Amino acid sequence: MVKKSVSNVSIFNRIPHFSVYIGLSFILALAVQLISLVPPLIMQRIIDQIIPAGNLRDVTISVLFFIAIPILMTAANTFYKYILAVVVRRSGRALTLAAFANVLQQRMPYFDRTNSSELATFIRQETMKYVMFWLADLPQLAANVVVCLVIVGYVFHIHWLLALLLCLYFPIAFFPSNFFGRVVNGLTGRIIQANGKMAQTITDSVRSIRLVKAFQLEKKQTNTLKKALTDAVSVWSKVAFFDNLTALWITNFVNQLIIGVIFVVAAGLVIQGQMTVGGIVIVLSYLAVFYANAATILNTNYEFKKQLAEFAPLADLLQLSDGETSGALPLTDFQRIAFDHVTFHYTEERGDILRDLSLAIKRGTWVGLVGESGAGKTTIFDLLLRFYQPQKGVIEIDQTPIADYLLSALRQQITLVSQSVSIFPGTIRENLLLAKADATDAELEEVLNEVALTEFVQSLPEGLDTPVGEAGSLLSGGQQQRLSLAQGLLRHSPILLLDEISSALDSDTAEAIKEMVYRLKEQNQLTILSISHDRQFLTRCDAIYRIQGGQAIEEVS
Ligand SMILES: Nc1ncnc2c1ncn2[C@@H]1O[C@H](COP(=O)(O)OP(=O)(O)OP(=O)(O)O)[C@@H](O)[C@H]1O
Repeated sequence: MVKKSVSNVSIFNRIPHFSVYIGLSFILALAVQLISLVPPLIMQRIIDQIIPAGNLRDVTISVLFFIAIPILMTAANTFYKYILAVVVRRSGRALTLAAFANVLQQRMPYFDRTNSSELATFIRQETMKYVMFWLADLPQLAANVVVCLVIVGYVFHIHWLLALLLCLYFPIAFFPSNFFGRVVNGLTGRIIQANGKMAQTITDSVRSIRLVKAFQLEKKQTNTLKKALTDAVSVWSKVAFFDNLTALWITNFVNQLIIGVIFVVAAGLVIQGQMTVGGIVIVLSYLAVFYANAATILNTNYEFKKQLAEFAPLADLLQLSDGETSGALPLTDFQRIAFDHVTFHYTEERGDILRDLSLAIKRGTWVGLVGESGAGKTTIFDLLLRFYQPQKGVIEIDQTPIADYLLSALRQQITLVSQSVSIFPGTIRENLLLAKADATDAELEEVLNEVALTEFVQSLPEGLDTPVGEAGSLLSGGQQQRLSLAQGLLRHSPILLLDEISSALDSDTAEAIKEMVYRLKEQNQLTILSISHDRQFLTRCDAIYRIQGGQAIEEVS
């Protein structure tokens, strides 16, 4: 319980003026409801006073009230709904952005263990629901409670016995619906899991459609989706049963029962002269309002339980605290990068990937990394970019640990060129602009020329505005790598990390790109670390290290 309130405080803080909006929503909801209580009062007065007095003039004046009140109510309600819609969207936007920004700030291990489709669902849908709940449902609930209290007070003023009967509604309706709410609460988490699994299966299948077809995985993927759907349907049917039962219990059974009893008792009180006929009219009118409000109160209580279960992951998401940390030192130039006795594992269970690894790279040199698949070459790049932190040892630039530099400055110095990480869905132009948002067409053409893509781009009907497909799937492997390299060139960073950029290129293109990289290195004093299984690509290297047993062993040529 304490954890939930802490979560809510943390979410509240992300939305500007949220408490003020909630208060405003309550006041407007209450105003609309209180206006609706006035007509029965006028009716009571007409029946008990104006009709017996035969006062036709007062009847005519009452008509004006009956016309004015619906106009006033419609105006107030329209204003309330409009304000609510605007504020809900604004607040939803703020919360979605806060959640998304917080997720992007997390360290890489968070992404290694997170289901991306589930995350997308929370960020897009749950934030909106959360905002609606606090801005619309809860203030409405509070206004309903106040109106119910006003009605009970007024009915008590007419006769205490009627007020007592009215109040019986709550225990009879509340306890069963509260119980149903708890049952549904337990089921909601399972629905969320099943939804995430469904989204993931669909996304993965489409993204890896080539693999699915080549390995004939269609049936397997369909079965995975079928299982997730079956799970969701079975849980949903239980939820639907309890949802309906709760609604019918409150609206049909309890309402009918208590209205009947109150009417009969009120009739008896009129016969005994303890209340007027106008009193019966007002009690019956208020009963309708009372039950509508009371049903909302109980439903909200029930929904509250269901929604809290849904919001828990959202609150967790906003409270993720394993964000990336940044040092404060600027970094504009450097002379030497050094890995000093670095030991690193992704997870303890899988053991050390790098063990006491030392490696020094001087500015303006090209260092090649070779080694068996899985030896830890890409991991070296991940550590230099501070995607992960070593458990032992330190990585330094000019004798200062990289953790002490501003993270943004560090990453600005480095360009990672790798087929697997660089291509976003979008057009060729959009992908290039990711590297340099304000690059001119002339600059784009220049880098495309450098990586020998000009002819290809010119042959496309849409040229630079041709979509590359999800993860670059509409381009060949070699074209993707050349596009990645073009992105790298656009950034003009002094450190270039090349991860297997020649693997999908024919030997002539690989040779041409190697010579181009070399020329750029010489021209701009670039420092290059390149991973390659292709020895031919490494002939321009100043040094080659073999990554083996978690260590870097220099190869002597
Ligand atoms: N995010 C991760 N979480 C857990 N283990 C990982 C992660 N990334 C890589 N690994 C594991 O770490 C080891 C080293 O991976 P790395 O990608 O550095 O190897 P590599 O030498 O670059 O291999 P390749 O030449 O095949 O690309 C591998 O066993 C890999 O399975």
